[in-house]
Amino acid sequence: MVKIILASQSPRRRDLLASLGVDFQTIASNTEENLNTKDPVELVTELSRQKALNVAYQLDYDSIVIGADTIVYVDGNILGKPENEIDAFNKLKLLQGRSHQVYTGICIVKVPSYKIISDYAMTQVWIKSMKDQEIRNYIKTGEVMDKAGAYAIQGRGSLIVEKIEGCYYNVVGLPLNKLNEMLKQLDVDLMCI
Ligand SMILES: Cc1cn([C@H]2C[C@H](O)[C@@H](COP(=O)(O)OP(=O)(O)OP(=O)(O)O)O2)c(=O)[nH]c1=O
Repeated sequence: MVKIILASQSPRRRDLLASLGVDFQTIASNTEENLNTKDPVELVTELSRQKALNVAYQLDYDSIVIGADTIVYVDGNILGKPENEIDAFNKLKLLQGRSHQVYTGICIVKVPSYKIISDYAMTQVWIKSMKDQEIRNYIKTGEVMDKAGAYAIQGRGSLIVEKIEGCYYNVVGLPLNKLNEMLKQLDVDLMCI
């Protein structure tokens, strides 16, 4: 049986894949997350590819490596994880009272053939209008710092999200339906293993 490897240090991605009850191993990739592009699809596609390949090159047994990258996109601005609380405030200020897009790129690399499958998912998210004090209260919860766009829909961020259109799991970092459609191209179906 081919091994499934999640090339990620994100506890959210690990929990989402684990929620399916499938066997897999996690290996964190060792890549710099900076790339000079303003195109969200190009960015998440390339970063997820770098993460998956970085781990794939370390392996010498039959495996399928999954890399992913999530960003928030609003008005031509790409928002990654906040650098500090002021940055988190500025990011949330940009997002409040309107909709934005969350993009996750997924890259799957088969070892040892190095066949690559890349795709992405996009979800539209509406965040409610917030007073500055409400934004500060949210930042004080401590959950925003390691999340793209400085919010966590799966945490108390649920209290500021009005609605979404698209895959919820994509916002948390791993669009499971999209992932399975990609894996099926390599004859792996997470429904059956
Ligand atoms: C918008 C949003 C993002 N996020 C998270 C998902 C990702 O873990 C993170 C974006 O950072 P990423 O750089 O995509 O991932 P990561 O650094 O956490 O993990 P790795 O690169 O090792 O795979 O933001 C949430 O958990 N909830 C949300 O609502």
